[in-house]
Amino acid sequence: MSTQKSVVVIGGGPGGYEAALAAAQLGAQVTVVERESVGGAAVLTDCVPSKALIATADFMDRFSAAKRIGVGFDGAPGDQGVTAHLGEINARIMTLATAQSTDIAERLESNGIDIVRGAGRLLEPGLVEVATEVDAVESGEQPAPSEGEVRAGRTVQLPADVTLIATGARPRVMDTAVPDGERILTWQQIYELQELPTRLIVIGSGVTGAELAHAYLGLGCEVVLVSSRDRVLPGEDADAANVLEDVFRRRGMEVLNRSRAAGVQRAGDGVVVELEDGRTVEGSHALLAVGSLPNSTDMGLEEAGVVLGRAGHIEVDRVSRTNVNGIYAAGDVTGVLPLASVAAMQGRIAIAHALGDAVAPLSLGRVSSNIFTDPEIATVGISQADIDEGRVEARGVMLPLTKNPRAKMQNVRDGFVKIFARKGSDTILGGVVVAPRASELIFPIALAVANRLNVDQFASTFTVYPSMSGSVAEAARQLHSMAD
Ligand SMILES: Cc1cc2nc3c(=O)[nH]c(=O)nc-3n(C[C@H](O)[C@H](O)[C@H](O)COP(=O)(O)OP(=O)(O)OC[C@H]3O[C@@H](n4cnc5c(N)ncnc54)[C@H](O)[C@@H]3O)c2cc1C
Ligand SMILES: NC(=O)c1ccc[n+]([C@@H]2O[C@H](COP(=O)([O-])OP(=O)(O)OC[C@H]3O[C@@H](n4cnc5c(N)ncnc54)[C@H](O)[C@@H]3O)[C@@H](O)[C@H]2O)c1
Repeated sequence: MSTQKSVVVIGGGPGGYEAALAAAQLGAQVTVVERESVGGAAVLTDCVPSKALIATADFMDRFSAAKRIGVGFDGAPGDQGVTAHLGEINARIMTLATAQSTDIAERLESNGIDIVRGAGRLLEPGLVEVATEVDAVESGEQPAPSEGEVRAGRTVQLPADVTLIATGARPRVMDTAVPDGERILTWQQIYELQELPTRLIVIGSGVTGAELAHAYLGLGCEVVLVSSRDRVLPGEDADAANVLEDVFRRRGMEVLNRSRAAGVQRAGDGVVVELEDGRTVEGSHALLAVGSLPNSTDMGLEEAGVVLGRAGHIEVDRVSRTNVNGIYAAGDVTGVLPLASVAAMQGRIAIAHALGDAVAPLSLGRVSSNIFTDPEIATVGISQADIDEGRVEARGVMLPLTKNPRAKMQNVRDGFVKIFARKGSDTILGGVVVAPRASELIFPIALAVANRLNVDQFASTFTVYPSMSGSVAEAARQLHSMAD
């Protein structure tokens, strides 16, 4: 009798495909069930296309910035004949996303992993049923049934020693703002647009709303950002959010704080957003960025006894176990921290635990993340709020980038570096960088956090002159010279 374990992964996003690769490397027989394309929402509609759109917008931005450093452009990009051809931009973005999905599929297949296209659900613990597309089965796109596998009509049944649910999340929509894919859009529908909206109303100023508002402003659109809270990015470092909000306003974005949208209506060639206080905002298009819902319904989870939280997320522990033996979950469906990097880590941890490999439980204290605006906002470890609200005994320093020589040369006017260290030991516990390419500058702080470096070690490390990273080391030097 074979001792090879069977692993069935439902969902082919970063949570699912990274787990599948780890399981194959540990010698398991692995099947990934995916109802659309591997790579998941991360690759096809969320993370990858939005970053590609932002990279395009950043090209446009450079035309406006050029005149501030003496390069001969006058006025806005549009005045120079610099315009965004959204149809072409979106076609390129979708080509990139599809190519990345194909690369991932090839990587899975070359590791001996079966990909079954269809919607998966638990029939019972240890048995996954997939509603496949019949054509795919008949055309031979689906793999031949393996031992113990039963195929009936349009469904395939896959026995599994280990099941990993990594089905992700989907955009939350409001009953009073039903997306039509033309004028009222979710972030997953924007890549169908052929023409740049003339006046885009972005509803929701979390990370998704802020990034996409930034992207369309850069592409030359009029943008209104409807924020239900006191400021944009309510969940992020307040100093960083304030910098970004100032930049948004300075570049001409209309930011409406304390403005909750009650609904969106189509009106002729445009839309009208009604706010809860009775005001209305008119635009050509509305983009809903009001959060996500986990893909955990109609999957046989409750019937199998899997405990879901109030918002429908699958409850997991730090090694990605659900309460049912042999059933694990990873990624956005767990609601732990909705980042591609965290999803992938949860998936790998699940497999290591399930297949008896060495495993370190998930530690969110070392996660670094980035908001891809201009400036970017990157964070790692503890937050200012953790210190201010007494959850961690630490102190911090904040150093504006305005004095940094490289920043001056590059005409960088907004940004700062913050570093947090534990009181007494001076161990570095976290930081925030607000700067162009903050996503790269956060790495030394992340390295210090992961390796428990102290302020002194950090401060005495050489940096290149002139460089932005000089300010990261300088922040540590200032923290070193401050009394506890
Ligand atoms: C606009 C936007 C931008 C983002 N940018 C970033 C970023 O820059 N960096 C970052 O780290 N994170 C980013 N994120 C978050 C990141 O996209 C998610 O954390 C990540 O996609 C989670 O991966 P996942 O594997 O859990 O789910 P997903 O990527 O959503 O994949 C889940 C897969 O499961 C499939 N599926 C669902 N139900 C079933 C079923 N019943 N049967 C079979 N298949 C099923 C889906 O089709 C999907 O392919 C962004 C999110 C958004 C919304
Ligand atoms: N660069 C990245 O890594 C990246 C990018 C996008 C998303 N993400 C991940 O996804 C997570 C979720 O971000 P998100 O922005 O999609 O969702 P979110 O839930 O963080 O933000 C949604 C915002 O919409 C607001 N809102 C809700 N209803 C509203 C209404 N009727 N009118 C006006 N505002 C309303 C909420 O108050 C909230 O601030 C992030 O925390 C992050 O982990 C990461």
